[in-house]
Amino acid sequence: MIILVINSGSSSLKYQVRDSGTGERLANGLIERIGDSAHGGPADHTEALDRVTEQLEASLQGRPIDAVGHRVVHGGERFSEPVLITNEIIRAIERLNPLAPLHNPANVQGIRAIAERWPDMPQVAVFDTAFHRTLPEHAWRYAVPDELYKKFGIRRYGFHGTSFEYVTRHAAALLGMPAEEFTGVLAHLGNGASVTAVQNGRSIDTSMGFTPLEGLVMGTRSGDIDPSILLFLSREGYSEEDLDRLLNRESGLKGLTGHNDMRSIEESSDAVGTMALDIASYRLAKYIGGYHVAVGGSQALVFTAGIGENSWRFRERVVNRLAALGVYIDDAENQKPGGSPREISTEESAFPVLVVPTDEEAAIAEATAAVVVSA
Ligand SMILES: Nc1ncnc2c1ncn2[C@@H]1O[C@H](COP(=O)(O)OP(=O)(O)O)[C@@H](O)[C@H]1O
Ligand SMILES: CC(=O)OP(=O)(O)O
Ligand SMILES: [Mg+2]
Repeated sequence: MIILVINSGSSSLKYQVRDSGTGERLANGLIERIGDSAHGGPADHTEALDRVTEQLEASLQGRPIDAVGHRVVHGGERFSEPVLITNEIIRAIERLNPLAPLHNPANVQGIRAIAERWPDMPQVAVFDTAFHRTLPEHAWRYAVPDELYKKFGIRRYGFHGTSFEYVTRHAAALLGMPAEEFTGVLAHLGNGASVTAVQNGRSIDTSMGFTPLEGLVMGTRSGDIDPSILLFLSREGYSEEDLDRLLNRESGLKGLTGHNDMRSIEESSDAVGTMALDIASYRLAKYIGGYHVAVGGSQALVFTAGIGENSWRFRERVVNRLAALGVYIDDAENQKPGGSPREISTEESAFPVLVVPTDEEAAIAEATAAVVVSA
């Protein structure tokens, strides 16, 4: 079965055409720096989709597609498995738009664009939240009155699940064990970033929450802040839209340095950039320490996604803060570029530090084929 996969991240749109039978990748493309026209990026996700359509025509050369799989970031409590998309499903995803404002609207745009172009094409939604449905209540429940959960579904959902599930499998394979036996801490560091505690192959805690805003310092998102800051700013006259824009689009690395792209920050290497990287790596190291406790002692620390796979400097900054866990990085191994799963820690390290490239598209293609075959 030939599957087109569309993965709209907050700053990038990735697509692939894959043969689910052989696992072969027939075409792929990446449109980056969405919203950053100064560096050649498209203005928004609509413009990014137009670029995909042009590139696809060229790479498909008339070859038909059997199904399209979409990454959908927020699946709420309803979706714990990939589903075949219907109009009702599109509306259900749209209702979750406010809970993932940088993602779900773009995901829906992608689904509608395909439906318009190929009205009979089977489409499947694969949810970022699904892998975290195993979170125990003490991890997913916020310490607020139950009414907020019952009435609004306010709880921790967690994101990047398709990536964490894939990386868990591949990290386990690298360590020579089945995924069900893997226990460790996984850091998915892209423009959006989150950490997950995995125990025996299942997610038991994760740093993103009700929306993809909680947790780590990200490209444009603040991550954890004292919620009173919102109340304070609201009394100072900030509107709801002001606060949304401030925390989702103008904070994080961008708020601290003016750039949300790690490459731009590493190139400039000034005092402001250095402080931003100190803040981001410190926050991540604290989460890793916490999740080491949550899983009852990790067997591995795993880095993945754009920054996790490519920035040896950022990995070094983080692991240098983990001496209390007895974890040490091997400089030569860490600085080697490489596209396959590998170990970057020293022999003395209490547990291995791994770099495992994620492949959300491969996971989505597999899930899409499975849903279409069983439909
Ligand atoms: N070679 C590199 N060195 C440092 N950072 C990199 C490199 N390549 C990509 N990145 C960073 O990875 C991030 C994007 O990660 P990605 O997983 O593609 O994001 P998303 O899917 O959230 O849009 C950006 O901050 C980018 O600067
Ligand atoms: C959920 C999320 O933040 O996704 P991304 O990292 O692709 O923006
Ligand atoms: Mg991503």
